[in-house]
Amino acid sequence: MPNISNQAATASQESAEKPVLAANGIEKRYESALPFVGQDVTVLTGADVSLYPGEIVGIVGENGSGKSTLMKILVGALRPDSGSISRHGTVGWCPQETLLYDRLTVAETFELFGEAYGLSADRVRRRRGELADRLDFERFLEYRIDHLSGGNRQKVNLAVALLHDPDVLLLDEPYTGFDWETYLAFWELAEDLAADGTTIAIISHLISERERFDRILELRDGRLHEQTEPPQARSSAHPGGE
Ligand SMILES: Nc1ncnc2c1ncn2[C@@H]1O[C@H](COP(=O)(O)OP(=O)(O)OP(=O)(O)O)[C@@H](O)[C@H]1O
Repeated sequence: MPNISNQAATASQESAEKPVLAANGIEKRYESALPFVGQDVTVLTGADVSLYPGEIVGIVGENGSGKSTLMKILVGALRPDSGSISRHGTVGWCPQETLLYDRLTVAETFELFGEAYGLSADRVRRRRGELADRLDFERFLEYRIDHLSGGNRQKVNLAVALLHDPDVLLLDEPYTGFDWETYLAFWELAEDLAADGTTIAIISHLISERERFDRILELRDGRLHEQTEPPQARSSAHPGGE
């Protein structure tokens, strides 16, 4: 007779080890816009990445190494020249440049994205309230996007990526322009989400936040290399930053 509890344990172990997002052999080359002028740029030459439930992964690399390009490909906003991607669950993306509509208010922005995600008006209001509270933008809900400061616009850009409680969050330097309090609030939020099983990949340039990551992947020569020196455990991360 099969041991049902063992089977269940094995199944749950397997699902715990299954990546929520995996990409293999990603290649990308940008072609020069004009024939015979300018140069083609080869950016990705076979990048592999697997992201697992509940981990916070840092993606690092020199300027121009291809981090944003890779993230756009992972989320599906850009087509790779070759390679495969599998996603198991919903994805939230916070791009480096804010992708918001200038003439909408912050509240209207949430309505628009909520509708696009297929959320009820009630859920959008609730989630908007939670995010506005945690990232401190509730007093700007009736402001137009083009009347916000850069940092507040970035808060909305990030909050929109979190609105539908995605399984995987892909964040491209999500805290550009944040003040220190908001930067810390962002990390508290990210750690709470990861504790609930959300997978988070963050493009980062800050050496000071290395210890906040479970793993760090460096993009070099078009491929991702896992940094071998393990960051300190997240639980021991310095609560006030460095
Ligand atoms: N749409 C495009 N057309 C042509 N070349 C591009 C395009 N987007 C990016 N590139 C080039 O591809 C390379 C990688 O750019 P990408 O923005 O992905 O790098 P990055 O690692 O995110 O850089 P940074 O750290 O400066 O944000 C760069 O050489 C860039 O000039």
